Amino acid sequence: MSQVIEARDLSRRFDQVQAVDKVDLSLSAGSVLGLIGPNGAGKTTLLRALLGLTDCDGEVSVLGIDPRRDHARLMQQVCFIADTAVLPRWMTVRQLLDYVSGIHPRFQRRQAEQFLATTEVGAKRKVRELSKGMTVQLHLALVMAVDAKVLILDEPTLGLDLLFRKRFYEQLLNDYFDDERTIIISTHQVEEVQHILTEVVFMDRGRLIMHKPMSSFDEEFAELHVVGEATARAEAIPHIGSRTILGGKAILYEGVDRSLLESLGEVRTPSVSDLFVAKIEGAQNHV
Ligand SMILES: Nc1ncnc2c1ncn2[C@@H]1O[C@H](COP(=O)(O)OP(=O)(O)OP(=O)(O)O)[C@@H](O)[C@H]1O
Repeated sequence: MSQVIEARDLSRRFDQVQAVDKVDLSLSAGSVLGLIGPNGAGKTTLLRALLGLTDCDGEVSVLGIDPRRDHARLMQQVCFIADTAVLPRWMTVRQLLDYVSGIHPRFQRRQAEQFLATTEVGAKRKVRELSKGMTVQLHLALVMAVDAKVLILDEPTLGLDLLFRKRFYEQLLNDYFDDERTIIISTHQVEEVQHILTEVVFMDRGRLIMHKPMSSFDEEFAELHVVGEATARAEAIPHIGSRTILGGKAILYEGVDRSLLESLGEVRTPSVSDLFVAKIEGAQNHV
């Protein structure tokens, strides 16, 4: 397996729930993948399976390592932030930096300090005194300072204000990302991450329903804004979704030549979130 992440037929069942259902996923170095799906789609379970944090069936390899067999070795080379991050509340921030420096060979303390300097999280503060958002900032500072080939972020900006979220993604792209690293971000805040993604996966009820490079969007998808009598003609062309917009309709197409649509109204490339809604509704209507 030459890809950084390779999963085949990956499945995980909890009693009555098929949380991950025969997932195939392949990701090369230099990718930033957005993992998008409704609540309970199986995103966290898939990420945990890739890291060997939950058992699974099927084949899986991350950096050439089977996470089920060699979890400890894998964890030295990947970095993971969970949506339920827990930090030792009795420590001060400085003690926490000392602690992580002591246990993690790839931790670059100066980088964490530089990141924290852009926040209100002071070195002398106790973790338990920090607000919810500041605790997440601290956790992100620790994670981003680890020199890892694979970074897995499960809802990394939950509870953070808009300004910080924007800064975090900018920093992730400018200071952290390079073409030797691979990043997976699971999030519900699609609009905020779409500009840094190289690929996107939509997941629903345990299955991957779409995996595409962002660069293919212009060619494969089109959104037509149409008003008046052209609407009926636009709706007669097979489409994957539509919604009402001011004065007319926005209709989403897959694999339809744009020149066919241009005489009917304004054509643009759909946003990831609009495409997500169309694809998920389409998948759910086909049950
Ligand atoms: N430890 C567990 N025991 C039993 N069921 C579980 C367990 N972990 C997850 N599940 C179930 O597996 C399914 C997928 O959960 P998962 O947390 O992976 O979804 P998610 O896409 O991350 O959701 P969200 O966006 O809400 O965080 C859900 O139905 C959930 O209830």
